[in-house]
Amino acid sequence: MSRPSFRFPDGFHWGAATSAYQIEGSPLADGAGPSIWQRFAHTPGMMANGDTGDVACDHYRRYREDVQLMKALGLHGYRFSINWARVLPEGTGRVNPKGLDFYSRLVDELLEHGIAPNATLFHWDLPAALDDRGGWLNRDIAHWFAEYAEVMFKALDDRVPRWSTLNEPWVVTDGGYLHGALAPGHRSKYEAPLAAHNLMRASGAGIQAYRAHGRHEIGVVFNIEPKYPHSDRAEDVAATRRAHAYMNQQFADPALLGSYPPELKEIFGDAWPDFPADDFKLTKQKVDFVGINYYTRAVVKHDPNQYPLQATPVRQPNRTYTETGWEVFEQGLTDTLTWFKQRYGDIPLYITENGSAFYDPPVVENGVLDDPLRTSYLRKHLGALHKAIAAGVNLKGYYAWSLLDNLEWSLGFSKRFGLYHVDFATQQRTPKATAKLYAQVIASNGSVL
Ligand SMILES: N#[N+]C[C@@H]1[C@@H](O)[C@H](O)[C@@H](O)[C@@H]2O[C@H]12
Repeated sequence: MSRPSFRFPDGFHWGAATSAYQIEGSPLADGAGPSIWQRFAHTPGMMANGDTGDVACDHYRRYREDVQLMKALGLHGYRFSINWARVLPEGTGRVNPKGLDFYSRLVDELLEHGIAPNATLFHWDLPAALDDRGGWLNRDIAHWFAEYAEVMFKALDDRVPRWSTLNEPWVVTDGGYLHGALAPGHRSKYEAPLAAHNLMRASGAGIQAYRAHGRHEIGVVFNIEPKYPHSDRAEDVAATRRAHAYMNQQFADPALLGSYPPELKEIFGDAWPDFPADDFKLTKQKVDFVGINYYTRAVVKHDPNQYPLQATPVRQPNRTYTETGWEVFEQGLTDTLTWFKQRYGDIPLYITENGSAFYDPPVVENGVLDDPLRTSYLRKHLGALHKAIAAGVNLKGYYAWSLLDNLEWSLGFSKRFGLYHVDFATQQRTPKATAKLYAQVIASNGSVL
């Protein structure tokens, strides 16, 4: 029987992704202001092993070397984020020319090697100076963000064809404002909805700024984790519905539909405000694409003790789990894409992150580090993409997470997602077997799978 052809549509865009605080290092160099992650990482007890982004992958200084790694993969595009506080040390007002210059040099290096820059304006590292003024809890942040976005568009839109306003706003509010595991480390069911709403107001204001100054594409990036009921019991089905609304609709709905799902009032109760109707004229803006970050699924059961969802994930027997505790479930990627099209329409989509953290025994042969579990994850998920495209999903591209092993936020350096292994003591980069496979996938547009 002939092997199925996994050839992707002509022009399919293949990339890799990173984020500023996770790879750059030099967080305060050349006039940069501190971000909330600079502060959080230097707060005792917040980071595994006391790891920080002070050096990370030293990308701020090694970016030319890293662009060579991208070229070796044959990447069509590179998704990176901009450290807002490098460019605007106080978050608003004064522009730091050396900070802006770093990103201009990075973009030029990418273009020189035929790699399309894909810039994310906010990937969690809010300027500390803005956090001091209330950060995402202050409604003025929509204007602060639009001011920053306009600075970046005027500086780089002549060379950056694709922009995203936000990366994974759900993680910012769930981790940073509800549970406190991420910067800025708050724990309040009253703050989380306010931060969530202001994130989407800011995203809308950034898109409006782009329509005034930009000439290419802008979108927003959501993490989507499909939820499946643990049983057909009504309480488990209801818990799954709540979990789905909380993670997968809370941000896409105000951005694309101009409303919130009713489950959020059910979840947060008196902590869910009645937001002004006019706000949704700002949150809902035409986007040129949506980025979806997919890693895993969740099987959900009712749990009256779990706050505030009254829902909890159930570990599945006889399944492979990654080092971050995520089940390998490629069907969830297909289901996510078909659901997204069904709910929000035929918006062009990119998988802006997909990847896995596994422990790789340090076995290097012919200069390549073997990582069979990560390679298997990639093969399975690219196959799932192919199923979604065959089902009519308007999928334009895929960015592997991540180009490099990097700082996995408060989990530190121990969770390694990179196509390239990084020895953080020496900064040596070593391709993994998955990098070699990915390069073949790109060269053959998927046919090699
Ligand atoms: N954990 N994990 C891996 C990855 C994280 O490193 C990215 O910064 C986020 O955008 C998203 O959570 C996914």
